[in-house]
Amino acid sequence: MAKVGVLGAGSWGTALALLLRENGSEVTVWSINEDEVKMLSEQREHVQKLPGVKIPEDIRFTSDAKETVEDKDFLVMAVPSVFTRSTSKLIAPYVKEGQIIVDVAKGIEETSLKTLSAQIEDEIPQADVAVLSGPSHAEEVGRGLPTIVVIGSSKKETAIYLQKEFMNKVFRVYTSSDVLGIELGGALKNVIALAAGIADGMGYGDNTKAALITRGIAEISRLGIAMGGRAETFNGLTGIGDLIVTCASVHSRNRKAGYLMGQGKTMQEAMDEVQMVVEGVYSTKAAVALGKKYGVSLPIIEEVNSVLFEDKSPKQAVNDLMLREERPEHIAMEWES
Ligand SMILES: NC(=O)C1=CN([C@@H]2O[C@H](COP(=O)(O)OP(=O)(O)OC[C@H]3O[C@@H](n4cnc5c(N)ncnc54)[C@H](OP(=O)(O)O)[C@@H]3O)[C@@H](O)[C@H]2O)C=CC1
Ligand SMILES: O=C(CO)COP(=O)(O)O
Repeated sequence: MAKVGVLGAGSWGTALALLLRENGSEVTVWSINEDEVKMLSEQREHVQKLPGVKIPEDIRFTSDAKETVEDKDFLVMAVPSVFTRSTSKLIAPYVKEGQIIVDVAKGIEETSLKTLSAQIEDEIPQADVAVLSGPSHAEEVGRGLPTIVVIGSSKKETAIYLQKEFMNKVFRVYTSSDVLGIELGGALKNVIALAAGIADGMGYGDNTKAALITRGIAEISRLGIAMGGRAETFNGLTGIGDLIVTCASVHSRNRKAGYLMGQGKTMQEAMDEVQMVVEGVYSTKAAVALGKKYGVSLPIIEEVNSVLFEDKSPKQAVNDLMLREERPEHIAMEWES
């Protein structure tokens, strides 16, 4: 039986704690919020974030980081991306040489433009850092609905070990060595999902959504490949797969925040209403900066940035996207003469 520490008791940390416990692990879950620890310990349900999903008595909740980390076979880092570095700093003294940490959050640090695994490695150099990503809303994983994800690690044995620990008959896990591609796909799809939500909120239809998804994955792939990710990854579960679910799902926090903005709410009003982390908001500026750094054109992501941070109206952003300079769909397939 593996001993697992989960850092973060939001919807994703809680759903993965349930999954790992179902698979036979002994699970301890940490939250920085003592009220959340009390509520989860006593009510055995995350009333706001996973209502109706019962949590067995043998999952332990605590606000003690040391207890969550020490003597665990592996750790799951499930805090929102803006807290990845601070949480890594907090647990670093208790992490043993070679202890596995699986990051399951999705984001890019705005100041350093680093992925989440790179931030964990900065703060906990002794850790063996892996990632888990793919189309996987906590609300569905918590209910045991069939879901397929990918574990990424630079070490084959770590990926295979984690694959066995997470996998069961409703949660299939593939492995991959492309950690960077997985993380970029997960972070950037949230920005495109904000655009898809905005389009829904403005009353646009399925044609618009399909176009955003298709041109969105083109942007994600262009940037991701320029940064060193693999094309296959962006065509897979953690790329197009996660982009589709986030742009389309009623559970998506990013799509919902975008929807509210498309209906006229400000970014802050939308985030307050969603009441869970809207990661795309934190990744947008980083994505624009990465586009500039790598000389990659990101028209949808840049328009999302203008709507979020430069007071541009969604209507104007759509007009500007529609009337961009005419061009072929694929430059490489242009006629020779
Ligand atoms: N939800 C999902 O379906 C999925 C989410 N993810 C990713 O997982 C990550 C976590 O998302 P999710 O669980 O939905 O987030 P939630 O908004 O549900 O929960 C966030 C958690 O972080 C806690 N928190 C607040 N402040 C801090 C802090 N300073 N340090 C550490 N933790 C803090 C919150 O506590 P408090 O209650 O006090 O705010 C809460 O427990 C995100 O990156 C998300 O993109 C990935 C796949 C699926
Ligand atoms: O990453 C997710 C599903 O795979 C969750 O997306 P949201 O944060 O938009 O809900």
